[in-house]
Amino acid sequence: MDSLTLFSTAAIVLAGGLYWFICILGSAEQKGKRAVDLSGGSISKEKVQDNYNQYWSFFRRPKEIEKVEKVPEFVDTFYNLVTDIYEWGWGQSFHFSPAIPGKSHREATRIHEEMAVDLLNVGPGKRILDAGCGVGGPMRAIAAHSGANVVGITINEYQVKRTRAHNKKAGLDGLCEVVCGNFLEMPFEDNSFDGAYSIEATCHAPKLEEVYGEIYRVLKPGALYVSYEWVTTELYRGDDAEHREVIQGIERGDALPGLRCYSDISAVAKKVGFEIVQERDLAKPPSQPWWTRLKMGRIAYWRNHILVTILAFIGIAPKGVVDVHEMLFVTADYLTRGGESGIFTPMHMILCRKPE
Ligand SMILES: C=C(CC[C@@H](C)[C@H]1CC[C@H]2C3=CC[C@H]4[C@H](C)[C@@H](O)CC[C@]4(C)[C@H]3CC[C@]12C)C(C)C
Ligand SMILES: C[S@@+](CC[C@H](N)C(=O)[O-])C[C@H]1O[C@@H](n2cnc3c(N)ncnc32)[C@H](O)[C@@H]1O
Repeated sequence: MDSLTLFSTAAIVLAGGLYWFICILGSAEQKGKRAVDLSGGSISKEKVQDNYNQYWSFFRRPKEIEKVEKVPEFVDTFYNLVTDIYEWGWGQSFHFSPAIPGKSHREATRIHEEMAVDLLNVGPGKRILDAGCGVGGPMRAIAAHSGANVVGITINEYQVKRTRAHNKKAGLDGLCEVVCGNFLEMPFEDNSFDGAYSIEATCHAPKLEEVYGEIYRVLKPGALYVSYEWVTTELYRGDDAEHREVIQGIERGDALPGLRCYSDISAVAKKVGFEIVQERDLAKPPSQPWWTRLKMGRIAYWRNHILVTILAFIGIAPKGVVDVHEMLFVTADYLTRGGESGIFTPMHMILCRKPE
């Protein structure tokens, strides 16, 4: 083989390998986000690093986070920074679910979502609310499963754009609608929904009674609301330094103004007027661990880290994406420790009814 042939063969193999590494590897869902599409959401490319620094500085000034009115803005910045990475590395549903032997992550996710709407007992022709809808993974599964009309609300404009595109692509834009807004003051009429759900979203509310109060207001009398809440469990001890470190790690990496204790949830639901129908931690046995999906992907995380670093270095991805990815990597470890030790659950389920 002459040197020219050798050189061109090597170049083709290298280009093919690069294309495979950058464009194909790591795409979590079929036809999902590709690494080359990673962005800072609605933030311009040059401002991603600044916004990440700003996000992080909130935790150096915890008093700021306690200021209720600052939280939605802080959460919005967070979702500009993480939405593409979540979609690329996890899929269109931004939540956990118990592992199910013999089923893929995708199937287990769908089952967890369908359970929520089955509890609401609604069908075609009914209108239900998704409070904190992400890019609409649950919304589409729930609309397809129940035939109900789903209206989602998210604080993040970029997620609204993604949700609309996904709804259309899935042929579900007739059943699914999305609104950009704050679930602490929702732009919906009183008594206008036949049901409501929130999946791992209300943990972002600085005061749970504000979001539960709003959901109560927009529900019709007799309608049901189900929520999967992020909480500390009965095993959490505030005087244990390791417990505190894990919970603070989860709060910092997930834009949480402060994790609640499991017993606060029903107290708040009752306070705003709900009757409690059911309440249980869906992570408890016989459920299989929800955190294994996070743990099993260590090699994938390293691959992703290298990929993100290369893309940022050559200017395809915004510079700050490397820091955001690193933050998520660290957060995954705290979440895993929270799950393994049993001090934290992301699926404390509460089903409530607005009295007739
Ligand atoms: C409900 C919330 C989000 C829950 C999860 C969807 C996300 C929590 C941590 C995220 C991730 C951690 C590690 C990332 C990894 C380093 C990267 O290579 C690929 C994406 C991750 C797996 C990412 C995916 C989403 C999470 C699991 C909160 C915010 C209330
Ligand atoms: C972890 S994601 C979960 C998304 C979705 N439930 C899912 O499971 O895919 C949390 C969602 O809550 C939304 N959210 C947080 N605070 C909000 C607020 N004040 N008003 C509206 N949406 C909010 C975020 O924008 C995000 O879409």
